[in-house]
Amino acid sequence: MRADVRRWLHDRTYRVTCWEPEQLLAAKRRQGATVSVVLPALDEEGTVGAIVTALRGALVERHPVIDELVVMDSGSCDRTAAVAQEAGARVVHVDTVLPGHGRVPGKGEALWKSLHATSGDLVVFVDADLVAFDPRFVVGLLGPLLTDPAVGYVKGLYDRPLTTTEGLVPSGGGRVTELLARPLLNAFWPELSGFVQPLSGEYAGRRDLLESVPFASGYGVEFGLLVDLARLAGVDALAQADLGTRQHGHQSDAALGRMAGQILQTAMARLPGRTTASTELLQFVRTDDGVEAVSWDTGTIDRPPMREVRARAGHGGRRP
Ligand SMILES: O=c1ccn([C@@H]2O[C@H](COP(=O)(O)OP(=O)(O)O)[C@@H](O)[C@H]2O)c(=O)[nH]1
Ligand SMILES: O=C(O)[C@@H](COP(=O)(O)O)O[C@H]1O[C@H](CO)[C@@H](O)[C@H](O)[C@H]1O
Repeated sequence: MRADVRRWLHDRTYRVTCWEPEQLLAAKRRQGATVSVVLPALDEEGTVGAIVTALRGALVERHPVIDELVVMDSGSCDRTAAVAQEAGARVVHVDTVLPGHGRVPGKGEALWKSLHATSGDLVVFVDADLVAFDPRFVVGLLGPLLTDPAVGYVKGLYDRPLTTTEGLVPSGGGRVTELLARPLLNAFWPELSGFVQPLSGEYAGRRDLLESVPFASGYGVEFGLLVDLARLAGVDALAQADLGTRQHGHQSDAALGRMAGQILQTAMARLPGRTTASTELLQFVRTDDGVEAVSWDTGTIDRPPMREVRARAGHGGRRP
């Protein structure tokens, strides 16, 4: 193991048990800081309500650590928006944010637009498909940010059980992490190889940092943020917090193959001396008389740093 990674692991790995909500609330008030929590949601009516309810109960009503709780509706076709609103979140539809920038699908697009739709000094992202969600996830992510000014970005780490046809098995989740993201980081960005869950969907950062980097519009957003923030602020400004165990809804292997394609495109765009790569992904399905090739486009775009969008809007609101 590289000496710098060993040191980073020692210095920048925290445990959720290090903090209590009361301590964070006192630190937040001393600093006059505000906190936004954002849940990107696409057809998550079955899980989003419980997550919002848990966050509101623990970290809005009991200990007002959260100042703003927003569900970014990514174009849901189910009752995600209604369920989230009934549970007490402010719901923002992605089409209502920066409409002049066109409509781009993807998780990263929802997160990028959430920066424009929120105002907290610290921004926490939590997936809306989590099961048995523990609001202490947010405590663990905010702890380093509210107690160490040198930390600008915190990723969650956790055990990742996998729901299979035989039921829940204690490990095996994080398939794209293990099969693509971790090998990629170790090969090309080894200084980031200490991140246990580089693709974790729960993370938090200082707004001024988050608004200074591009957001990959698709599933490459987590990979892109890690690489771009390390380049901007240095690896020591990044940290990880052990949050215990995380269960979430799993996609099919084919869907994760398409996710991996988007992450690969995002990574290749950040490699020095980048070469252009085909964005077409051919996948195959069995049919009665053979196999059928299905063509997918794994291309995504990098949305510009939000601070640039605000600056341009401040100068006559010209479209970027
Ligand atoms: O275009 C998208 C895709 C995903 N998501 C949300 O982003 C989170 C993570 O996405 P997903 O569950 O599909 O990824 P996985 O956890 O399976 O890797 C979930 O809350 C999704 O509802 C979104 O808001 N817009
Ligand atoms: O970590 C992973 O390999 C993927 C897939 O997880 P599973 O194999 O379904 O547990 O999940 C993450 O990756 C996405 C892309 O970065 C994130 O957007 C998700 O929030 C995260 O769950």
